[in-house]
Amino acid sequence: MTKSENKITIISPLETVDNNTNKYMIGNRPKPRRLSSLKDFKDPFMNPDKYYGPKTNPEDDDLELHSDDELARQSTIKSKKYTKLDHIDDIKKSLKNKKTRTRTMSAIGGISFYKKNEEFNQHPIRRRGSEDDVLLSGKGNRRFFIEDVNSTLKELLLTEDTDSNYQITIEDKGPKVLRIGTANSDGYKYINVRGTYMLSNLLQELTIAKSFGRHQIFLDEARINENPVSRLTRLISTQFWDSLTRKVDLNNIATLAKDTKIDAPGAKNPRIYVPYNCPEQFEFYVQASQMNPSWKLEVEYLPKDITPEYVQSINGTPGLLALAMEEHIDPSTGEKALIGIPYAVPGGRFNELYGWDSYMMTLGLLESGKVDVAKGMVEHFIFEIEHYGKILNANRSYYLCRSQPPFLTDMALVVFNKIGGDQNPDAIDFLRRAMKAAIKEYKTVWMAEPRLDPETGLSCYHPDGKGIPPETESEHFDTILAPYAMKYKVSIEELKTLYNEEKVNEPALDDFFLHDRAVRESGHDTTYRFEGVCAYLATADLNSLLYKYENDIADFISTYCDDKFYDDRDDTITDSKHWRNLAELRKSRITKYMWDEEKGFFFDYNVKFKERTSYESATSFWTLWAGLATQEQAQILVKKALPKLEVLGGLVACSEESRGPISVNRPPRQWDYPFGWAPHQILAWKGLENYGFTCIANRLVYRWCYIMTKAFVDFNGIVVEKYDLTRATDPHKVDAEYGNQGADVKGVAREGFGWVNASYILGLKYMNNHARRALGSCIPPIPFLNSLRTEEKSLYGL
Ligand SMILES: OC[C@H]1O[C@H](O[C@H]2O[C@H](CO)[C@@H](O)[C@H](O)[C@H]2O)[C@H](O)[C@@H](O)[C@@H]1O
Ligand SMILES: [Ca+2]
Repeated sequence: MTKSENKITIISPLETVDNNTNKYMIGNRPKPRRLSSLKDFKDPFMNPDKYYGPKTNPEDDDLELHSDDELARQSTIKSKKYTKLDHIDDIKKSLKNKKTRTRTMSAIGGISFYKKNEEFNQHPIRRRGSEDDVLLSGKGNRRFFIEDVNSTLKELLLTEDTDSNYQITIEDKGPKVLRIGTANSDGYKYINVRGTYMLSNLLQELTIAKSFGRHQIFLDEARINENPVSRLTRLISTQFWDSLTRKVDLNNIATLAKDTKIDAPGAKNPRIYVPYNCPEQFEFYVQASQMNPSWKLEVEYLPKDITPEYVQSINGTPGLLALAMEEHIDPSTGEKALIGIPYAVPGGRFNELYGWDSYMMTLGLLESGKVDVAKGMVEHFIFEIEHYGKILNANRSYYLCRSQPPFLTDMALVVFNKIGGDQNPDAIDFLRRAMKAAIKEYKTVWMAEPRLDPETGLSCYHPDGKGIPPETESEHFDTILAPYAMKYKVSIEELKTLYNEEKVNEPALDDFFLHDRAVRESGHDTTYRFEGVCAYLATADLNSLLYKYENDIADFISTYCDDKFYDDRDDTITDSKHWRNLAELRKSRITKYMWDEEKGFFFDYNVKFKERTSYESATSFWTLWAGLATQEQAQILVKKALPKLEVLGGLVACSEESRGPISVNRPPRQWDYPFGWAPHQILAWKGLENYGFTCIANRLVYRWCYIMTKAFVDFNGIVVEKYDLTRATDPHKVDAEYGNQGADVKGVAREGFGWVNASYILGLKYMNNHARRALGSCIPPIPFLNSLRTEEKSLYGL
């Protein structure tokens, strides 16, 4: 009941209107105002910064209250019998006229007073009437009014997050229903939000709104019951890529440089290493350090010759390695300034640029229109080759000796085509610089010892390096080191120091770590395929990639260099024929040493023991991606290799048979069966397509995207580094090696995982509407494929 008394209109025990000021009050404080109205309705799928309004911090609330005072003074409220709804309408109207105010879909305002108010805590607002079934009044676009974001969040977690992991998943045992007030009744009537997917989306939206400083919001129902395929695609394209993007500047360098992987006294302070011949970059970082002394950012030059001994000597004082920067002239001062070039990192826990992840992400970034980030990564690779001699595993000091699977030529080409190709002189210049760098990389990294095996002419992952890789989890090598610790009667930690300082001589350990470094260079860390042998293996994957380099370089020379490329680094001139011959030679060697027609696989070749191995790996399909297999070999691969690798969720990393039995003493490895990785899927899809097996690619795509969608829907919107492709219910649960795979999000997943994001965007391109609809309903692959009409089956190779 509303009652006028002492110039105060009482609306509820807590809410009043001051009739002098026309202000809506809570206790003796003005009630914060909202910024939007229902009429402002636009797109329910806008990015959070538009949908919820720009980020504010708690202090800004006071500013908002002052503005409300002003607004309330200006508003003309005629009726004395003033209701809460009238008041809200008036605020909305006056806000509409205030042109300078930021328009948002949501309400801003501090009801923090509620939280402080004991009376409120004793009588939480429970004023919802009946269920709001006025779907029509919302024209199918029902909206919620969430009066108190924080308390709704708490209620949601309290009732629905029964395992207390800040996620709402199918593993929670809550009632799976929450009443939320509707916007058209101003929160009076309610809608039941039901089921894991909607409730978890509600949790995600509330978490985001809260992080934007919102206390009250309008929320479109469409935003929480969005088709999962659309939602995941939208999040990847509009939010995940942005969250994964980094760009060095004077203010963020300390955060980027800080190393969370290394727990050594020398890693306490952030550190940046700069190439010896980049004095301007050195100055830039010194300036950053001086501007913010509390960061304790250390800036150091690298020596001209970066030897394995030097790299090992700085393992205790790790640092980020400088990347490419752009020079800008400030038009007002005429002064030169350096600015960072964007790049994407593999996952939220990373701040450094990775090697092959960057290629996979490039393919996805380009599809999402993030061309500057994709191009930026090529620029960084050119810089890395020039200054560090190779594309690095990642730009941290302990990766200086190590590369990763090479994709630069294709990466440059896809960016080149996107930025205008032949029609754009800048694009041609970009391609020239990238190809020149790739040629240097090809000659000095992959076709030079120790990576090149002179006898076969094939290449191996075989980096330089000394000591124990410092970036792995601290207990990662315990099983290997324990017998040596016993032998020397020291702890494992002490043994590590003795070994790194070369105070014990253990050739078997040297051999183990040689191969371990090679495994990491292969990107497949770790797999039983490579354990104790990797540096001696000429792999089908690496040599396929080099075959692609050779052909890409040949095309480049014939098209853009008048078929004559002068290399000023070694003073040679080559033509396209030269590079095609190299490619043909490699193809014949791969066939000779690796192709097993009977088994239908390209196997790795051990150059030391001069024998072909038999480990059945998904990387056999890279021969199709690179275009080196014959049509007949491709057919055999499809017939014989595919059935050994195709499982519920797509292509597993290797066959179960090759991996062998798993036990306490032989734990699972993350790059083995039953795990599946995005880069394997992406390259296999393209490879199959290259050889006319698009129908099989379609089938593998459905499987993989199903697994991703299933985890996304049932597990609070997560997208993880890799999946267990045999787990129908919880494929994201991978208990192998490195603990953190991105599944432990709190409230909302903000970045997904780089190459997995890319795989979804690329995968959807293979899908027709029918498949997308089935995917949106999470129909598992088998029922989906079984229910196809006869004429549709051929689309999936059935
Ligand atoms: O720190 C452990 C290892 O982490 C990296 O390997 C894994 O993550 C990379 C980034 O997504 C990915 O490129 C690699 O394939 C993964 O196995 C790093 O590359 C390793 O060198 C490092 O030891
Ligand atoms: Ca939970």
